[in-house]
Amino acid sequence: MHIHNFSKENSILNTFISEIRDVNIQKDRMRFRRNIERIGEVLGYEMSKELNYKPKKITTPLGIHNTSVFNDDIVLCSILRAGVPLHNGLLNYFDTAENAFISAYRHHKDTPEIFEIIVEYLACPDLSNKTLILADPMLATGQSMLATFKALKPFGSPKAIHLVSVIGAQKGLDFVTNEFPEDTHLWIATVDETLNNKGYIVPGLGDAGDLSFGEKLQK
Ligand SMILES: O=P(O)(O)OC[C@H]1O[C@H](OP(=O)(O)OP(=O)(O)O)[C@H](O)[C@@H]1O
Ligand SMILES: O=c1cc[nH]c(=O)[nH]1
Ligand SMILES: [Mg+2]
Repeated sequence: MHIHNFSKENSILNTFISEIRDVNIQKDRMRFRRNIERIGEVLGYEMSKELNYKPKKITTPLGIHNTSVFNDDIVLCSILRAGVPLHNGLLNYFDTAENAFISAYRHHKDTPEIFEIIVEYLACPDLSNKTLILADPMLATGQSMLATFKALKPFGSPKAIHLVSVIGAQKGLDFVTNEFPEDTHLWIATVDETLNNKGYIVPGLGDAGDLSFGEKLQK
């Protein structure tokens, strides 16, 4: 796993992360979603440096300019619900990408500590030889990322895999490092030390799905 963790660098990214963590600022749902989207834009820009490029001639009104543009067929796959604002941010930059959506949520059994990942909805194009971006803002245990990756297997073998996340726990990073192919890239804004006994990242930010879209009833 090639891990690109941007928390050590000073940049505007840290301001966006501070705001989604802040217990008061995060109550503004529109700002919360927009900050996740902005983080998606920044991570997408950083990720674009790892893509493959081909030369292109651009005709301007006054002449020809030689440049290079990326040459990868991108499929952007996000995990519902919390992945939606991150998806939008990435799609703002990779605007010609194909898209996939999957629902992977934690189903708590008898106690809050014990949960399984339920995959129900999946819409995905052919992944053969494509560049697959898997986006989910929270990389806690890493189980949702893995469940998604497994569910995508019947859709073909991508030529490259990029995981994009906002906040990770070290345990989740170790888990995806073991479970994903070695040449996978992880683009992550920041990494926290611990998970609590409910599998939440500490200090983290709380529940990214609820903060984006409101609390859901647990059934
Ligand atoms: O790394 P993991 O331990 O798998 O946890 C991370 C998952 O938890 C959150 O989803 P959640 O189940 O809260 O669903 P939601 O987006 O509908 O709120 C988050 O968006 C990830 O998908
Ligand atoms: O800290 C966490 C862990 C999983 N999902 C969240 O939304 N937050
Ligand atoms: Mg949630």
